[in-house]
Amino acid sequence: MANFDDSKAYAAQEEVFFDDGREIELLHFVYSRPNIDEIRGSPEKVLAAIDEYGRTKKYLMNVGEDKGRIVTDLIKEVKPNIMIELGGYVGYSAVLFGAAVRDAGGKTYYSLERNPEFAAVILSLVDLAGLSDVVKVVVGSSDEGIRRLAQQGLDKVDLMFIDHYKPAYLPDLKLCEELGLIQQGTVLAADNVIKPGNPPYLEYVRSPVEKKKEVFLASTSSSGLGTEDFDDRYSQQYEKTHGAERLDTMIKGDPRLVYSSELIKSFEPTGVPRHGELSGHSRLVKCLNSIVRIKNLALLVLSLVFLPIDTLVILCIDLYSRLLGTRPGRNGAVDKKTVLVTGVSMAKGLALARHFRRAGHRVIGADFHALSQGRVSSAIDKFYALPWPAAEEVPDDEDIEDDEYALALLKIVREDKVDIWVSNSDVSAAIQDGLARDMIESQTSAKAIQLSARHVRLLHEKDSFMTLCHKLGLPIPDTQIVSSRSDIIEFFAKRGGLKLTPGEPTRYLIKPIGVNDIARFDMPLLPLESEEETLRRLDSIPLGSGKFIVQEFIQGFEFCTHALVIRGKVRAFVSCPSSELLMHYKAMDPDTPLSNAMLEFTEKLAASLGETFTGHASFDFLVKAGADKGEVVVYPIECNPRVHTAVVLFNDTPELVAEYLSVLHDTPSRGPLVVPRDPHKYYWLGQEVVERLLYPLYRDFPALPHKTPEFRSFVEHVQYWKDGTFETWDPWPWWWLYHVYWPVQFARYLVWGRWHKVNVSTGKAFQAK
Ligand SMILES: C[S@@+](CC[C@H](N)C(=O)[O-])C[C@H]1O[C@@H](n2cnc3c(N)ncnc32)[C@H](O)[C@@H]1O
Repeated sequence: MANFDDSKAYAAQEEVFFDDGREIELLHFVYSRPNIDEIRGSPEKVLAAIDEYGRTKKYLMNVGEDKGRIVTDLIKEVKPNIMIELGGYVGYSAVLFGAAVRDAGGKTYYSLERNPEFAAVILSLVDLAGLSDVVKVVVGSSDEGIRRLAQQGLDKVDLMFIDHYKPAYLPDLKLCEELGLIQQGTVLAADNVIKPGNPPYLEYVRSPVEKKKEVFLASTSSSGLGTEDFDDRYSQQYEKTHGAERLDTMIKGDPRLVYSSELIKSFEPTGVPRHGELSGHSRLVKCLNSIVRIKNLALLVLSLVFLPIDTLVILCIDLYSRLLGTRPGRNGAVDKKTVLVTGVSMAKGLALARHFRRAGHRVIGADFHALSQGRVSSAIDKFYALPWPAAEEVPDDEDIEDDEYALALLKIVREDKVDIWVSNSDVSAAIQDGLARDMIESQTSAKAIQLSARHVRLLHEKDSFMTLCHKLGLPIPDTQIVSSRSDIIEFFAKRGGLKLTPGEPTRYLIKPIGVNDIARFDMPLLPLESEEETLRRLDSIPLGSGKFIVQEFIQGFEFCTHALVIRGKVRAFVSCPSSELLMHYKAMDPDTPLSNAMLEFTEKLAASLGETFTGHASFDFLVKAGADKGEVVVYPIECNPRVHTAVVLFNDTPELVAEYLSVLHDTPSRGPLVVPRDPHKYYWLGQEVVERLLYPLYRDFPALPHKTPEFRSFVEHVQYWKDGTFETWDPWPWWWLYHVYWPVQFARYLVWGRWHKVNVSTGKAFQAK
């Protein structure tokens, strides 16, 4: 550490050293400099003017020149595209580091500052320095600011400078971890962490993964935070006037991340390193996210280990079914049709393709996953890889004629003389599928089992769906569309206020309208214990541009349904209890009042949409706890206007095919409603082996398999349930799923991105939050 240049020392720190008017005084000081025109547009001169105030007038708690150099060197080395600082104060670091980020070719420097007056000072000085294009000031507490940025699409922070309220260092770092903002290569520079600066933070970033995991599993709160742990004059003065900052102690972080730390000693701008607390930075380079890689590698190895035995078993089953002739013949149907089934990379698409094949029809499979398991299915006569639908830019109704995805479908329908298209929309292609239906039906004689784009939009958007239910007199949770903070406050004011009422409190979810998976994970439940807490949480919601709904949170059980609707009439229906990520399917008895209530709802809604309403519709319902004792009231909470994986429950129900084909006839089908005949319970073996057998074994090591809590259900599923992909007369898709499709996905994830959960049945991996 070089010696400190005394001529540059700031004035000494007083008893009260900020928020006493000096910040605004600084602005006047800077703007009244005789050389203000030369200062304009020059970050160096703005910094020199701030330094001059700090030396000749009053102390300022800036990072200062000495410590600032350490971070600017880091910026030159890391070349961050996105840098964030927590705690901006008057903008000294924002100007110094913002200019360095710009000079290193970076894009944005976010300065998060909770005090709106200080934030205004930052904005003014950043503007003076000519850095407004690069430096963005985010007003509000750091955790709210971080959430807002993530919700607005920020997905990675390259460099983070942490310099705000010491007790918040660790929860904010953990929040960034949970939101997936800390990725391989992210560098953290935290001010004043050297003992006794910030022991919890320092301990966390230095802890090995195993220790962090132990704490993660054991703790119900973030850490034993208490301001007594922090010998920090800023926090002490802040707390004297405002009380301790409220911190979200439930944040647990991501214990899989490994950091390598370097401590650097330096000087405060006063030049006086206080005894026992040398100023400094901790330079934390995140190492390889090795656990994530190990997870992918382990799954790849698992697939390889089972490859020989699985291949042998599947070969034998294939041979056996060929010898016994259990495979359905190709010419079984009297009136043979050509059926196009899309979405055959998902278990639901495969299940439908198999239905038509069993009934002797010609089945064409298509999917935008070129490695779809449908490729190798004996149920499918021909497979097409489709172009990926433009998820970002859903075409307008009139532009569909130029949409590559829709045109590819039309070409298949024409060339293969398709009679009926059974669409298995993926959520990302639902509207395109709707538009393609209109195009195909108007340009060919084929019929589509797919809702029109108008109906998809109507049911998919939560607000229009709720409005429709309300119009039809169907019970819905207390719901209102809002678009501003004052709308929400007004909503609560009419319902007992902004704080939780003791006794029987009703709480409300704030949900974004439309698909927004990121926001979906973070839907706040309001009101909270106090008005202040409610308002704080409210301020963290990015209400900016979009519309939201406030919806009564119904404490109860969730159920999901799947329905086939032909010309406004429900022709096939199943309901089942919902489970997380829906990996287990158990049909409900269709004769129960609960199942009937959900069917009645679906029938009423489908009928209201008329003759053009043909396709699949699935709804999520909530049933109030205890409702089984009296009249059953089901509350719809969401509609998914597409096939639900619960369609696998119809496996032993061949009459389903006739209902699909009835769309080709002018007269409606008059048979009874189709419900699953003798339905099995379904699970996916690969998911089960990993989640209920191997992972618990690893987690509870050295406990034996039968000692893990998940073991009993694993055995029960394997013994009595049925695999959702496996079929003896069509065994190769199962093999392909575990030995081609998923290994390729895991190999990709080894290089790009992270996931925290996979859904084997739909072929999807969910990104780490
Ligand atoms: C030490 S100063 C920052 C100095 C600044 N980084 C610089 O070097 O110029 C700490 C700042 O953090 C702000 N702050 C404190 N708690 C905060 C929080 N939870 N979120 C955002 N800012 C916070 C304070 O208002 C104060 O302006």
